Amino acid sequence: MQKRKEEDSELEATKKLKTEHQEHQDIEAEQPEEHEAEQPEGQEAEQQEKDGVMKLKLGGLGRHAYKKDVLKILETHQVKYTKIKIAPKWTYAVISFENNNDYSIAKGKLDGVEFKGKKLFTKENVVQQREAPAPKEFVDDGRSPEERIADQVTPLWKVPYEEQLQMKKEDFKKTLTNYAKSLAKFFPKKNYKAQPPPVDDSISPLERIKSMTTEQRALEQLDWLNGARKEFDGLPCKILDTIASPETEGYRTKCEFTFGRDMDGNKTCGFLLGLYKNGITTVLNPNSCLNVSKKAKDIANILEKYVQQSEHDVYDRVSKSGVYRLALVRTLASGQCLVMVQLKTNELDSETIAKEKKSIKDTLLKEFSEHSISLDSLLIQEYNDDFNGIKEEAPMEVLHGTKFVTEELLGFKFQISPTSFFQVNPTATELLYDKIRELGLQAAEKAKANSPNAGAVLLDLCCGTGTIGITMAKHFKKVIGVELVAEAIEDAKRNAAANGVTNITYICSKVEDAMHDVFKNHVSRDDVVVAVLDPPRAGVYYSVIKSIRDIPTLKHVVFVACDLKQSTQNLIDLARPTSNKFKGHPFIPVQAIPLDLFPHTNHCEIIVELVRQEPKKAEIKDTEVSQVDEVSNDQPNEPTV
Ligand SMILES: C[S@@+](CC[C@H](N)C(=O)[O-])C[C@H]1O[C@@H](n2cnc3c(N)ncnc32)[C@H](O)[C@@H]1O
Repeated sequence: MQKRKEEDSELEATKKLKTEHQEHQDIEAEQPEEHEAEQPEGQEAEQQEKDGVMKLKLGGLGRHAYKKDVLKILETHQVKYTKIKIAPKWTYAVISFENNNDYSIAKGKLDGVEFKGKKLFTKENVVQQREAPAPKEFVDDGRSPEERIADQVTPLWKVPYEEQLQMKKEDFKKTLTNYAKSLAKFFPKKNYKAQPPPVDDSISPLERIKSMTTEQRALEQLDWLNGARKEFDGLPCKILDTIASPETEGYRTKCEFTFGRDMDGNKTCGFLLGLYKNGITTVLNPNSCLNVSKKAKDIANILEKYVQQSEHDVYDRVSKSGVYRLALVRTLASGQCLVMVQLKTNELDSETIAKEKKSIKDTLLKEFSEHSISLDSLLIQEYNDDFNGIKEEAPMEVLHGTKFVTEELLGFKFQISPTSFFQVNPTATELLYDKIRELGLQAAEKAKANSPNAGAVLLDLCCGTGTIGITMAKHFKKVIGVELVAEAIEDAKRNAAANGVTNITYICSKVEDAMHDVFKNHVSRDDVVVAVLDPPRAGVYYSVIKSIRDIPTLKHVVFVACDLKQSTQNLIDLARPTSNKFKGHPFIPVQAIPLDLFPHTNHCEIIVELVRQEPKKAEIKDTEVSQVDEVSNDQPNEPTV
């Protein structure tokens, strides 16, 4: 009964929070992005089938399945397929097949397969023709094209930089205040009378928490919140001034340019003047965008000149015709430069394609040399589907140089592939990593005060290609990097080896699946562990946070958010009172440090430092450590708190 009541009230609180979180996401979705928006969830499934490609929807996966899970199912049932598509929050995957026969066999094999206690089902992937948005007419508001594109890409360009930093801090204050309000919703109603039971030394702190009602737990574990909100004017913790980017102009080392037509109908290469979903297809060159480097502007201009003289047209998103689509340009702090041009080639014969590639290569090599720009990697991606973006899975052909380029950060060298994630503002990223290291070491030193011989271990959760862990490894006894994407882990291993860093262990896994193994097999009992969690823009699944809370010996989390509004739910789940789902003691935010990685735009990075709440009875008993075994199995029927 007690458990049921608790679940109900937790569900209620979660519902309230979800709605708010959703609102944040909706508001965010309406804001203009720096560049074109990412492909929205569900869009892929709605794309027109091309060239008779057969697709099947595999449903019933639940909201927390990964591509890896689907791969495993297909492998187990020996299903022949060509492509799998799954996105965060999809409860289904879209599987493509080479022919009708493979499609029908797969359908027969997959219908009714058991996955996480549920039966999967298949459905024909009915694709709806998405209407092309109505082209938008631009109202003459007195702005020049240069001003328009600057307003779109760098909306704060007219605001003095000091003021931008202040604005960003104020914006974070609002988000953090909402976060504090969301947490406050866990408090019982005002007329709730029963206070938490007194500390009883004869039982462990966790037993004591288990014995409480949901309301008592909230009263005790969120007691800090009222004090913090009073002290910090509604905020859950102190917020420091925004740390400025050392470079405020031309700082971007990666730009995704679009080929298109400007307001006068001329072929150009630059940024879209708004979102395509809003009917905007006009492209303007980036010459007036403060965040784009001189080198990247030169490259956009070279590409513009090239397409203007080319017999082939730029791609038109509405009619889906034309050849020149996108250009990914990396102009790195190391001096190296990569250009990847995306072409639609299915209406060209192979001779014409070969001729066009040669022409691109010859022209760019000549132009780059005249502009004294080194061209270390020139790639072509032939991509004929409708998705308007760089398609990671589509092959890329090296026309000149190497597929990888090298970037430098804090004296370390990183080999990066065209599409791998790498922060785009190197000097500000160095400050960010310095700050993360400082917080990590401070936390470790504090924890070591009680056990001076303990070693400090850094957990680099969601480590990507390993930059955070590699740049910090020399300050820690050991670093453990956990990342889901196998290619990123391969890059991370190569990067660690190339930099002579030997005290890192990489685990290719979901964080939530790896935590138990990490603490059982890679960390000794005396180690002091600090976790850095650098999740994707929208944050991580709740199961990642659950797994972090499940480890009682993990006391410090440094959370790095590139979009705090979107990842607030993670902070809520870290700090909410103990429950059936979130078992360990909560993590309390102690400070928030904004760091401006994106001057002149509305975006800003923020670090939130969190510390595990000390239970009323401070001592940790052995029984608590052994809880790791009990709770880390992701069982559908969770044991009670
Ligand atoms: C913002 S990137 C962080 C990259 C890295 N920290 C860096 O600075 O280069 C987020 C990473 O989280 C990974 N990721 C997302 N969910 C994950 C999960 N549940 N377990 C492990 N990795 C995850 C993504 O694959 C992505 O590489």
